[in-house]
Amino acid sequence: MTSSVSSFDHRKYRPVAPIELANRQWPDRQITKAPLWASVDLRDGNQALLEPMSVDQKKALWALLVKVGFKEIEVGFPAASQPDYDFVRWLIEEDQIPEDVYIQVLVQCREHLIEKTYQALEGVKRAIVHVYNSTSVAQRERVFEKDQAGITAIAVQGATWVKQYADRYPEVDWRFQYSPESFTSTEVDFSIAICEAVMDVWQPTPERPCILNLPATVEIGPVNHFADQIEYFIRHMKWRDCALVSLHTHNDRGGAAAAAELGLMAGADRVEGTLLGNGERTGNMDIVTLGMNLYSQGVDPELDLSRPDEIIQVYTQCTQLPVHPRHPWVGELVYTAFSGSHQDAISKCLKKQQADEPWQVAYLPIDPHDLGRDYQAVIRVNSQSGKGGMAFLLERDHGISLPRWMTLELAPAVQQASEKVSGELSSDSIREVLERTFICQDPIALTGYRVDREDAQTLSARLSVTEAGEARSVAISGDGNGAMSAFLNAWQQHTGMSVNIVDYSEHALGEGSDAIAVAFVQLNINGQRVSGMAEDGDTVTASLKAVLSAINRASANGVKVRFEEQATA
Ligand SMILES: CC(=O)SCCNC(=O)CCNC(=O)[C@H](O)C(C)(C)COP(=O)(O)OP(=O)(O)OC[C@H]1O[C@@H](n2cnc3c(N)ncnc32)[C@H](O)[C@@H]1OP(=O)(O)O
Ligand SMILES: CC(C)C(=O)C(=O)O
Repeated sequence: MTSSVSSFDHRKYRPVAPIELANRQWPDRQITKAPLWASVDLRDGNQALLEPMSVDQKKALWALLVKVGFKEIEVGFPAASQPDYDFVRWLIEEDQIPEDVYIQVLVQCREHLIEKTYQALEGVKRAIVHVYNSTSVAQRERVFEKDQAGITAIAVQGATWVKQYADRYPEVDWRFQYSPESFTSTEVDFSIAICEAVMDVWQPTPERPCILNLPATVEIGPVNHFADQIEYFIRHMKWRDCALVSLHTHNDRGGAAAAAELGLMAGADRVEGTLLGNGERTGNMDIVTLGMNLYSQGVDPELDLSRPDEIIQVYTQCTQLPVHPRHPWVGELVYTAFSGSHQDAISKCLKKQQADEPWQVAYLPIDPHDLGRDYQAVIRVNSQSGKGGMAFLLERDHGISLPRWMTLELAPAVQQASEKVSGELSSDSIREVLERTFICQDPIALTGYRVDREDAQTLSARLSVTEAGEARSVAISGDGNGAMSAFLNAWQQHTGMSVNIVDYSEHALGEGSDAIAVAFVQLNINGQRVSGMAEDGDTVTASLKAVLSAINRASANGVKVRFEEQATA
């Protein structure tokens, strides 16, 4: 027998080289404030779409980004495409840019593209011009075929053009940004050197810092490695106070948000990303995720993320991409528990959670209300669910408060019902299962009763008993210290059956004159435990009917009920 040759060969890949960083500080730091945020939805997000956004779609997304509270928004690569150019013109000519918002535009280190970029920006009041070139070993050797000095010359030339063209518009509040593209695959000392060469051209000051944007253009290593790169960069760079260090992570390994968090702990000031993480390949860093990560740690994200459904609606309309139902923080299913023990814990914690204390609910890292989600969706019932979930839904949606023993008995019936439909059961369906299972007025039904109160109570009841399709009326009477015990006494006398109450519970459903009573009873009938329930406008009637429900259920299970002759009315 020969084994097949696999193409899956890990020896093809190399691990990232560790960063020599003595006494690294980032692991001991905590994020205590929001970073400066920059949205790149309209540029990096857009360039990753099968169908790039139309100008109208860009307008809709722009409006959302402004509403969410971004103060820096990369609006496109205007020298590269007409829709991007037109969109920038629309923003400027239609005066769409709020006073506190900087638009940002991307361009390569090529003069004709830089010239066109400034043409697109004609009339702008403030803007960030973002220039980049690739610095990684692979790009240097295989794409540009240049050494470090050659790559540095491209950056310096680009920075020079950016400054020269800006100088033609002294009335504009310009800010400059440089990205050593593919930073994570570049030797970190070279990244520092090339950024310093660009700063030499721009001469930033602490009052007018430039932005050095360090991209994980491709996420090639573990997130701690990225944090080491950032801390190393910040510790070794010159003129730290003249630059804002910005992060731009991608999600190739699924770590974009974590890498950005660790990068902030390593000292970065600013983060670029997109709403819901659209972007090249596996996407850009998702700002909703990072913002909510901060929020859930008690840090104000300084973005309004409280209406995720609006964000999702605009996002899907503009990108034509779906949002996974389990997307961090905002997916449709992320505050829903199907499994029994989770439901049980959630409903117990929600009952105990006070409005003025820190959030402490098992399985819910934040209060879904904060995102405009309600508890309707928190607990849903399917075949994986337990008693806690269905009891929660019955109480929340129908006001039915099941006693624990009843909950235990109902659970298998609900599970069976959900297996039958192979899916979720609504709370209406759960109520139907409850009533179908425990309300049983056949073959014996209560047609009337009278209670005479003296020292004890005497109860006389009329029952309708159906046998072989024929209904006959039966009268019974008995004494007790309450209506229920008198009824059971009557029952024993007229049938000879030993029936005892093991548990009983009853409460009102609804309020005022419309209220009805719901009664649950567990009986011991000839040594066997059986439960029943009933609903009625009158409390005593509900409890007597609940007893009959239990008896009828027992008779369906083979317990014989025989009335003595004289009992027939
Ligand atoms: C990681 C990122 O997301 S970076 C942003 C990437 N986004 C985009 O590229 C989207 C928009 N880009 C485009 O539409 C096009 O690239 C354009 C219109 C800007 C330019 O198109 P073209 O002139 O046809 O050139 P193309 O993009 O193929 O670039 C190749 C040339 O530019 C050079 N180049 C690429 N990037 C840069 C840069 N940042 N700075 C200077 N030169 C660069 C390449 O070395 C190559 O040079 P060569 O022709 O001498 O070999
Ligand atoms: C232009 C740069 C910042 C970029 O988009 C990337 O490296 O991913």
